[in-house]
Amino acid sequence: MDCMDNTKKGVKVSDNSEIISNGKTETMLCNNVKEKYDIVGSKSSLLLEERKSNATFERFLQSVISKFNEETSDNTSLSQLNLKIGFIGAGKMAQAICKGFIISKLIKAENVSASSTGMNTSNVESMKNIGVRMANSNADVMHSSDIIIIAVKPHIVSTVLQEINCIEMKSKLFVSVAAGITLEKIEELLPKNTRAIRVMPNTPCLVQCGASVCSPGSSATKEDCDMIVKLMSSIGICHVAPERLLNGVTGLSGSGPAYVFQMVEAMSDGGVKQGLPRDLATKLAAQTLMGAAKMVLETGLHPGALKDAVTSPGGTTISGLHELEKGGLRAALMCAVEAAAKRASELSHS
Ligand SMILES: NC(=O)C1=CN([C@@H]2O[C@H](COP(=O)(O)OP(=O)(O)OC[C@H]3O[C@@H](n4cnc5c(N)ncnc54)[C@H](O)[C@@H]3O)[C@@H](O)[C@H]2O)C=CC1
Ligand SMILES: O=C(O)[C@@H]1CCC=N1
Repeated sequence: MDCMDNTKKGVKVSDNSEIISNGKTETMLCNNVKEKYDIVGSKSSLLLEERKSNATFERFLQSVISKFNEETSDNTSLSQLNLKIGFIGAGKMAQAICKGFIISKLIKAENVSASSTGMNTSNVESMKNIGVRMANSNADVMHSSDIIIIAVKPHIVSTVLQEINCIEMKSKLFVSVAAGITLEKIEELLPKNTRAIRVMPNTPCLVQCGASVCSPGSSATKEDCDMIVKLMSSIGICHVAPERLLNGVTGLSGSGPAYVFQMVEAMSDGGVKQGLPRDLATKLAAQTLMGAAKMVLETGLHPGALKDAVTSPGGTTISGLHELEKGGLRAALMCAVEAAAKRASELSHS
């Protein structure tokens, strides 16, 4: 399912500035993304409250899931294996991956369990809403899963691995998504020869547009790695790379969605300053980033060449680009990736 397949969408503004979209050719997922924006746009006064309660987000997820359940799936090969997946940690990243797997139909909700200390109620409710079993303990998740995804904050990983170390784990595959925590450290805390893989995903896994890179540990087999690539590829792209690159990946694609959300917000502000209604400005900003990203991915052209194709001599774009150069946008983005990668490296030593 290509969540960016909405190029034929038309957006027009009626006299009273309401947005009318005729996105009939969009994929189902994008319709739901659109629906979310519509909710946000038309009820902006509720936005802050709804952001807090996650109500809009949950509604969005539920509508995505129910529509996907009506579709046939080509992901039968892995789902027929009835793989049991367990998440230790049920927060933002666990939910993005877990919901992505279920939506992609690669994994059945009844085969997923998750644990979360403190039982943060909104995380628990959110997982339960999509049919995931909330386990009473991390040991429970371990016992009932073939693949265990460690999705707690980096500084909690050692505690969790020490806690579950006593459980038989020859048949289990461990996946850690924790930023900065090395395979060496993970393998040291688990029984000898435990199969482990590190993955650096990002939150767009939730909408099947994730970008993940994985690195296998010393005892992980080719089949283990293939399995994880297949799983993560069902919710975006997934590459295998040496572990020494993972901090850089963390700084780029792991943290990157946050940089892009800031860009969307800032471009939207620019539109509002020009008199556009907020919901239209945000929609145009997000669609522009998505369309430009899709052109990079689909044409294979250098981003600089694509930039040149927008930029007429003496035209509007070069004036805008000049301001971005003066503001140091490119240097700022490079520094952001570098600073986040450095922080990931620090996490591995803390
Ligand atoms: N949020 C993101 O965009 C990304 C996060 N990651 C990694 O994912 C991991 C999780 O991050 P988030 O989901 O953002 O954090 P989060 O704070 O949303 O979720 C952490 C979860 O761990 C649970 N938890 C805490 N202690 C526990 C314990 N002892 N046993 C079981 N569960 C426990 C919490 O209750 C919570 O459900 C981190 O290691 C982070 O580096 C990786 C890529 C992107
Ligand atoms: O901010 C963090 O530490 C996590 C890791 C990558 C994205 N979010």
